[in-house]
Amino acid sequence: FVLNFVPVKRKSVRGEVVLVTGAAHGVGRCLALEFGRLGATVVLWDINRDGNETTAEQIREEGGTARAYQCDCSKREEIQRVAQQVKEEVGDVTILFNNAGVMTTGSVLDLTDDQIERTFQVNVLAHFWTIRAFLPGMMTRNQGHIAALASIAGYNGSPYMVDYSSSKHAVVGLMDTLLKELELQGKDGIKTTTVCPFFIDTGFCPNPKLGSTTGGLRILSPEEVALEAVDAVLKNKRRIILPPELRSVPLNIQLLPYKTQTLMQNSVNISFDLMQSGAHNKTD
Ligand SMILES: NC(=O)C1=CN([C@@H]2O[C@H](COP(=O)(O)OP(=O)(O)OC[C@H]3O[C@@H](n4cnc5c(N)ncnc54)[C@H](OP(=O)(O)O)[C@@H]3O)[C@@H](O)[C@H]2O)C=CC1
Ligand SMILES: CC1=C(/C=C/C(C)=C/C=C/C(C)=C/C=O)C(C)(C)CCC1
Repeated sequence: FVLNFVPVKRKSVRGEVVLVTGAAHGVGRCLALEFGRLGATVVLWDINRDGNETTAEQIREEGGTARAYQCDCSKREEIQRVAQQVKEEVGDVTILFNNAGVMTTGSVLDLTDDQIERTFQVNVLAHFWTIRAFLPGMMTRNQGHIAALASIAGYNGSPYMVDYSSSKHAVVGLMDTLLKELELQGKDGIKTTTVCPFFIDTGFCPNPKLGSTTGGLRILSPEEVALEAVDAVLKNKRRIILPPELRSVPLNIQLLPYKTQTLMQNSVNISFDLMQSGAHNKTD
C-alpha cells in the first residue's frame, strides 16, 4: 500500500530492440513512435505494409531507428519466419509488445466460423508464437520484457463480442500465468505488463458510444493509451487498467452481485455498430 506513494524510477530502453505488432495504425503506431523517441530500435510488424512503412518513416523523421516487416499474425509459420528474419537482421528482441488485434461484433450465432478462428489466431495464438520465438533469448540473459495490449473486456466481457471478450480473457490468463512460470524458473529479470483499456478512438470498434450517464467514463485516445502503456513497461508494472476509474472492475466482478453489475453496465449504456464483415475481419 505504502509503495503506491513511492515514485518508481523508469528504466531506460535506449539501445533495446522493441518489437511492436500491429504498428501500422492506432495504439500500435503510437507505441512504436514513443519507443522510438526513447531511443529504442523499433521493429514494426503489421499485415498492413503501407501503414507500417509510414510508421517507420515517422520514427526516422523524428531521429529514431525503425525496421518495418510485413507479417500476418494470424499465421503461425509466417510469425516464425519473420521472427527468424528479425533475429538475423536486427538481433534479439529485448522488449516484445503484442498489440495487434482484431474485433468482430455480432451474436455468437451470427459470427462465421472463420471470424471466430481468426479472432483467436490474432488475439491469442499470435502471442504464443511470438513469445516462443523471443523468450529463449530473454531467458539466456535473464533480462527482457513481454507486454500485451489486452482490454478491460479481458475482465468484463461485452455482449455481441463473445469471441473478442473471451480472447482478451485468454490474454489476461496467458500473461498472469506466464509471469508465475517465469518467477518459478528464477527468471526475475524478465518482466510482464498487461494493458487493459476501455474503448479507444481508433476505428477498431465500430462506432462505440456511451449513454448520457457515463459516470465519468469516456472513450480514450490511442496516444494516451500508448503513453500510459510505455510508462507501465518502463516502471515494470504488471497490469494497468485505463482509465484508472475502472481499476476496481476485476474486484467488482468477484465481489458484487451479478444483478448489481448488470445495473452498473446498463446505466453506462455502451453501444456500438454490429458488423459481420469489415476491414478487421479479413480472412483472405
Ligand atoms: N480500440 C479499442 O476500443 C480497444 C482496443 N484494444 C486493443 O488494442 C489493440 C490495438 O487496437 P487499435 O489500435 O484500437 O486497433 P487498430 O485497428 O487501429 O490497429 C490494429 C493494427 O493491427 C493490425 N492487424 C490486424 N490484424 C493483423 C494481423 N493478422 N497481423 C498483423 N497485424 C494485424 C491492423 O492492420 P489493419 O488495419 O490492416 O487490419 C492495425 O494496423 C488491440 O489488441 C485491441 O484489441 C483494447 C481495448 C479497446
Ligand atoms: C461492467 C462494467 C462496465 C462495462 C464495461 C465493458 C463491457 C467494457 C467493454 C470494453 C471493450 C469491449 C473494449 C474493447 O476492447 C462499465 C461500463 C465499465 C462500468 C463498470 C461496470
